[in-house]
Amino acid sequence: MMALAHVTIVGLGLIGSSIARAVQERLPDVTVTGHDASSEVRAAARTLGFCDVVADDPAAAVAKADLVILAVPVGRMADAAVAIAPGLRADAIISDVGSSKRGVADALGQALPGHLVIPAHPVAGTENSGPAAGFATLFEGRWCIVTPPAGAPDEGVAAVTGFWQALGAKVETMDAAHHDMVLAMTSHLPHLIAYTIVGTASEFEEVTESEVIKYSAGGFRDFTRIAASDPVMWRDVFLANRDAVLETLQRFNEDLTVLQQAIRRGDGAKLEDWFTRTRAIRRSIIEQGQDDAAPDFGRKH
Ligand SMILES: NC(=O)C1=CN([C@@H]2O[C@H](COP(=O)(O)OP(=O)(O)OC[C@H]3O[C@@H](n4cnc5c(N)ncnc54)[C@H](O)[C@@H]3O)[C@@H](O)[C@H]2O)C=CC1
Ligand SMILES: O=C(O)C(=O)Cc1ccc(O)cc1
Repeated sequence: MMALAHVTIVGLGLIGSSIARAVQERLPDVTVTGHDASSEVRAAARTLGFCDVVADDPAAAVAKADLVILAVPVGRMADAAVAIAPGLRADAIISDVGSSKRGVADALGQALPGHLVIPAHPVAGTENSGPAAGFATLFEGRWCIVTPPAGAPDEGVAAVTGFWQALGAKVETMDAAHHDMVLAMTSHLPHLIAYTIVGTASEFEEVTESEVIKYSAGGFRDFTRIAASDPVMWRDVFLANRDAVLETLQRFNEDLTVLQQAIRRGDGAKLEDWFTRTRAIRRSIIEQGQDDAAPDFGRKH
């Protein structure tokens, strides 16, 4: 990997602080500077000590950086890029960790003309947010998808790829539009379903709130974990990846109608066939040792 001496992380929440902690543990020779727009988060970062330096000013934070990683909600990427622009070295690589890629890549390209932008998405996280929620092992054995723009220089892609591998991630590259379609299905739609079902349950007149809590040891409990994910982050993901999410939602609704019809008609064979197929999918994921990792995204560039 290209020698990285100095990495700056902008946004010191779950993902930014996890990157900083992982660099401290795995790349001890790399200096980490952090910046966050929130003074409370900057104060927490100083107390927690996962950065070598926490800078109050975004442009000053990036002045020495070989690599800058933007770890802010996808709707804030453009603001964050504009704020660091005056301080960037001409040869710095700018990357991000946003959960959707096409809109972010466009926004960063526009905000940072002439700079090398290589977006990425570590497909690893939790329902928690903030600087105290991060941990150094978050990316170990998990996928990180790098979405280089057309014509991106190999050295830049290799630097971002090598960085994530050094943090323990497995790296795949694909174009941003393909990323957004795959993640709409495997991550964004499941979050939307969880937000829906937990909201629906809480409004269901016959089920009191205490019963929702009492009986949530079943499948519902898994949905409540996902539905506890950060509201601002996920608001931005759905707004940014609107087209791909609506496309997958359309297919999901059609399939839901098929199952609804099977239940109404008493078509047990249809239900059993469907559930047998999904059980086989889960079992093959486990056999491939991928139950804790992203599915095979298939397309390599
Ligand atoms: N939470 C998760 O599980 C995952 C999140 N991501 C992506 O990572 C990014 C960050 O998410 P989290 O770390 O979970 O969020 P978080 O809410 O824990 O942290 C975001 C931080 O960004 C700061 N911030 C907001 N606007 C800013 C600006 N203009 N300049 C500087 N700082 C600013 C906030 O003060 C906050 O501390 C998002 O784009 C999200 O889509 C990617 C993979 C997993
Ligand atoms: O907590 C979970 O189950 C997640 O799905 C975490 C997550 C959230 C957003 C991402 O872009 C990637 C991973």
